[in-house]
Amino acid sequence: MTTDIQQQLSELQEQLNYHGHLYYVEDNPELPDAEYDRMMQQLLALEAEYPELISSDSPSQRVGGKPLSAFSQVQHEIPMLSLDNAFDDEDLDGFEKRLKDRLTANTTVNYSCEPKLDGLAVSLMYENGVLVQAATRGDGTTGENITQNVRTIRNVPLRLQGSGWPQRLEVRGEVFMPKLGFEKLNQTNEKKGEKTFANPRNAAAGSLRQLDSKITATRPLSFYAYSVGVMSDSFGDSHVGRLEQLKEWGVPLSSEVKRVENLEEVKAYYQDISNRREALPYEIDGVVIKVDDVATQERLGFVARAPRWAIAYKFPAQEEITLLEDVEFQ
Ligand SMILES: NC(=O)c1cnc(OC2CCCC2)nc1N
Repeated sequence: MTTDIQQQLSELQEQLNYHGHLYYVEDNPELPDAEYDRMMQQLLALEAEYPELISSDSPSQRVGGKPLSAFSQVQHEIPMLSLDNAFDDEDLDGFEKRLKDRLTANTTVNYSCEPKLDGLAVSLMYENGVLVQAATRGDGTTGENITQNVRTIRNVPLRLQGSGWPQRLEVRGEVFMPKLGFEKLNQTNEKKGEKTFANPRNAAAGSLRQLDSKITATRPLSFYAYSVGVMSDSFGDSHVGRLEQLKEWGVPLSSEVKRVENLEEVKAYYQDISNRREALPYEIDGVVIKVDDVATQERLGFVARAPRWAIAYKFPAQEEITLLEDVEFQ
């Protein structure tokens, strides 16, 4: 009896994960929303009848349990470092000179280029393909356990797709609030006489710091991966290749990630993203340039607080009044 129910449950979960991925990650749904909702209702009803069969990675388990009294701490096995900044082409030339001085002469260096998402850095730990923990960057060594809140972010996979992922895999990336979702949230809060947020980054921070994940679940948050932390088995020899592998496993990436072959192309990428910045659906404050080859990254290592092999190439600060809005801990 239960095996038949279990069969029904896992089929529903598989369907909902597949269609959820198309809708939230690929932004290319195959099913009408009503059809998806009907399937979800079916799953919820079955799980209500057989609660012992509910698994933590079931699509029904996105909205967490009761509110926390506080966030517990998480020690990052590999520090989450910040980035050095470049503000003009000369700074960028200096970045390349410093790294080439440390490599054997005329090593060709390919770079990965990514938009510098203006949200919050988070770490997602997957064990056997299942999301088991999510944490803020914190001070780089110690962060807050925000697993319940991150599980409510619809494009964060609760379970990796495909196969071949390492038994332990840490995905690092940025949680952000897309511009449209931010505008809508502020309009709604305005109408309800509730506080509005100064910018999408503050809104994302405020939403992630909710002790009640049912509130987080109502906020339009999104996640894009930008690096890998812990991995019980290493994979990929290029940064962009690793990100593409994460995408295969169902992890969302910015569509603007690109590999280029030299610094001239990096500068062209920077100019192109700068020209299109206002039209992007999310806020950015520059681009992030990384040495693409993993072995070369490892040879270059890190200086005190940031890697020698990566730099944030920032846009000039925009003239705007930055309200010193403090993000309240709810
Ligand atoms: N805000 C971003 O979009 C972003 C931040 N950090 C990184 O890389 C980390 C990992 C290796 C050096 C720093 N990449 C990014 N795209």
